[in-house]
Amino acid sequence: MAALLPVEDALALLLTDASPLAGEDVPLGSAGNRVLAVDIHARRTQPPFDASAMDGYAVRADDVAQIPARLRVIGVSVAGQRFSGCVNSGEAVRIFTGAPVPAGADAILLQEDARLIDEGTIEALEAVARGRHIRRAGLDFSTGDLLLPSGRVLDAAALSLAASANYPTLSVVRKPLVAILATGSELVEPGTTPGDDQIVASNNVGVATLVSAAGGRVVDLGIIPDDRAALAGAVNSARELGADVIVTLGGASVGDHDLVQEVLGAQGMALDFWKIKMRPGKPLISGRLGATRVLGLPGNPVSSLVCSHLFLVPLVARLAGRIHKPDVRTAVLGVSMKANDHRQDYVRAVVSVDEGRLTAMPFAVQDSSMLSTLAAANTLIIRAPDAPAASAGDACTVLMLR
Ligand SMILES: Nc1nc2c(c(=O)[nH]1)N[C@H]1C(S)=C(S)[C@@H](COP(=O)(O)OP(=O)(O)OC[C@H]3O[C@@H](n4cnc5c(N)ncnc54)[C@H](O)[C@@H]3O)O[C@H]1N2
Ligand code: MOO
Repeated sequence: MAALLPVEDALALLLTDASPLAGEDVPLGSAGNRVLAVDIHARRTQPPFDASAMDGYAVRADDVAQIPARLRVIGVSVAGQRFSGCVNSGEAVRIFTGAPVPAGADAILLQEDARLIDEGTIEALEAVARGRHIRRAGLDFSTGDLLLPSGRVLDAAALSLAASANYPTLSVVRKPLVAILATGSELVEPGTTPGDDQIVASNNVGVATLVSAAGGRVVDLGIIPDDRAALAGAVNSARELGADVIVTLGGASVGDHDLVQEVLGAQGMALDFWKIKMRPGKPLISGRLGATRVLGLPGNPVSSLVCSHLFLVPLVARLAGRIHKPDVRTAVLGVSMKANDHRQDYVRAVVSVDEGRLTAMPFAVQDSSMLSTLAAANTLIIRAPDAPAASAGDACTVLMLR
């Protein structure tokens, strides 16, 4: 029997040439939480002029060095409509927050610090330093400045900055399209009445959720019976839809009805690897059908989802231009564990905080068909191949699931 591939080697192979997909232009309003495909440089200077930061009077600082000082109000500058004249000695211009500071003025006197004598005259009650309450042109950014680097996730602040820099659209990394298809003549859709020997397909929806969270788009092709022509047809549909990744669920192993490798091989799939030194998830398949990547996940529901966490999520994140950092921590075992065999084990467990330490309690039964324990687990204890028996209190490595 061929040697099983270590998990790290399989992941490295899968990600070797996985780089962010090309950019696509989308309107600002649709760019939220997408990933920038290019650097964003300022298309303008902000603020574009020296602007008042306060409501008050644009004055010459020298005029109000000695207070009280009387000044003649010669005009008004509001945001959107500047005062076009010049402030000379003994003069002031009424000004509001955000308005351009008129020529000649070099400070803003707060309106609270001025007393209105009559229509055209104020008295300054406080001195103001030169430059006070003036936002200089370019305080925020200047034309050509690098504002946002390629790869930045467009959160609220990044989007508003891009808008402020005058971008109506942004080039964002195209979301990888992931086609999901379940194989198995025994499967029926959730909500239907299964026949005596049928079971409900559980994996499409779980895998789809992980894909979306990793930054991908999903097309769910549903259930395909264990039939060569049907499977080939579904794979062709996925390619016609432009899938970047085709994920098959089930049929990855060696049984007579496990058709994924045979059918995709006949369609020209080049196999990257098959069979990983891990439990659950041993029969994982990775290959390429032209530019389309194929990930054949094992059918057991827990195997499908664990393989998705470990392989599909990092792949989708990489294609989507996102940084994926698994939440791996150190905990202590709440109970003893037996020595491990040659496969790396991912053991469903519950981690709790106990006197400041993380304590991991594995579920007693770890069958890879049992979704109930995966849903109850918040972590997977990672047991290295051939790990010796461990006692309660020993350190262990955990991969947090939520
Ligand atoms: N002789 C061997 N038998 C098996 C091996 C092996 O190495 N030699 N590997 C075992 C391991 S490990 C796994 S995992 C399974 C996975 O095999 P497949 O990918 O071929 O999965 P299926 O046979 O199609 O299904 C397994 C099991 O899961 C159910 N299933 C399948 N798809 C779904 C779905 N979408 N939703 C819910 N449940 C699903 C299916 O009905 C079966 O009960 O192979 C072992 N066998
Ligand atoms: O992946 Mo299989 O679950 O190792 O049972």
